Amino acid sequence: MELGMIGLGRMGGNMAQRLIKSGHRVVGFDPSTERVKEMVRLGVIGAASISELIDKLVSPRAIWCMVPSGQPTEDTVHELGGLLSPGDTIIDGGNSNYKDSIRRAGNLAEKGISFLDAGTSGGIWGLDEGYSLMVGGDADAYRRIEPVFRSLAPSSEKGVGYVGPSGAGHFVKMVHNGIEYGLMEAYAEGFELLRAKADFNLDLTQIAGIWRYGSVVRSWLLDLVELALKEDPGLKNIRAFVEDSGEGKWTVQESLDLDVPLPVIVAALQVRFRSRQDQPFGNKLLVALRNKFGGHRIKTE
Ligand SMILES: NC(=O)C1=CN([C@@H]2O[C@H](COP(=O)(O)OP(=O)(O)OC[C@H]3O[C@@H](n4cnc5c(N)ncnc54)[C@H](O)[C@@H]3O)[C@@H](O)[C@H]2O)C=CC1
Ligand SMILES: O=C(CO)[C@H](O)[C@H](O)COP(=O)(O)O
Repeated sequence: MELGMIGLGRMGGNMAQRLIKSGHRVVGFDPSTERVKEMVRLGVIGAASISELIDKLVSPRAIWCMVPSGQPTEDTVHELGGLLSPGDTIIDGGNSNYKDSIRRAGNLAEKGISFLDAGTSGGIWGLDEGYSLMVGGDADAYRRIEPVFRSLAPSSEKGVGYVGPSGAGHFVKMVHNGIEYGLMEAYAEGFELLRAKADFNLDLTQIAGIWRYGSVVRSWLLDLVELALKEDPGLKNIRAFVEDSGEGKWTVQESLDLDVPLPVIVAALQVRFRSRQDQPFGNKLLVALRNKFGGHRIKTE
């Protein structure tokens, strides 16, 4: 098949390469001309603009957006909507909010353009390992573009599927990321406790390596724990400031809307917020209150 790829960053660039390796023709655009040049060297047919990318594809076109969620995705889908023809399909593989995807699908359907929200997991390893793909939207468009999805997936049979109507793909990816927060936090807490038992002087890298095989808690995230600890056992070169790109917040918002308790995921999100604070005011207030009611000591340094 042939596919247009908009956004040739860590994800889009690798996805383009994986598709080319499987024999697909990929036309790519990125605002960074340097990035386009790099990808052309790897087999992508470069385009200097979105309209040039469209001109280089044959109808019915399929165009994958792999740009940051929010405004960049909004602008890209909007521009595509003004340039594409009925029968064409836009696939958003970024981490978009599912409510935006439902809205975008509705607006595009009025023009006869199909929209697929393709939740994508696999990170920078997807180039070699394949991407887990959870796709929502127009079922006929999914069937037309299935060869692309199957080439991106870990195998043509596994790790890919149509999950439901517009928004369902990004909803499933949002929950996937909420689970990711909880799993990561559990590993982080467990390894912190191991490290704190100073009299045992435990080798955390060794323990991660032991747990990776046969243990109940083995997982790909644990593989990555071992990798990170091997590179920097004390994580001395990392500042404990954990960012987020929104999906955890949306997961928690959904738990409020649907009255579904998510104590682990909520706590994991809150830990990230706390990590960004130096000397949090709330903690200072705890100290002040203990002092007021019990005369407990205030540490000033
Ligand atoms: N990095 C990851 O582990 C994963 C990322 N995602 C999602 O994939 C999308 C892309 O992420 P990454 O590749 O990691 O980001 P990135 O920052 O590496 O690449 C984004 C690319 O989009 C381009 N871009 C920015 N604004 C644009 C616009 N308005 N029009 C066209 N191109 C534009 C940038 O020049 C850049 O090359 C995001 O929505 C992200 O949330 C999804 C799964 C995993
Ligand atoms: O989708 C992903 C992994 O599955 C991305 O890596 C995402 O950025 C992770 O979420 P956050 O940035 O909020 O930690």
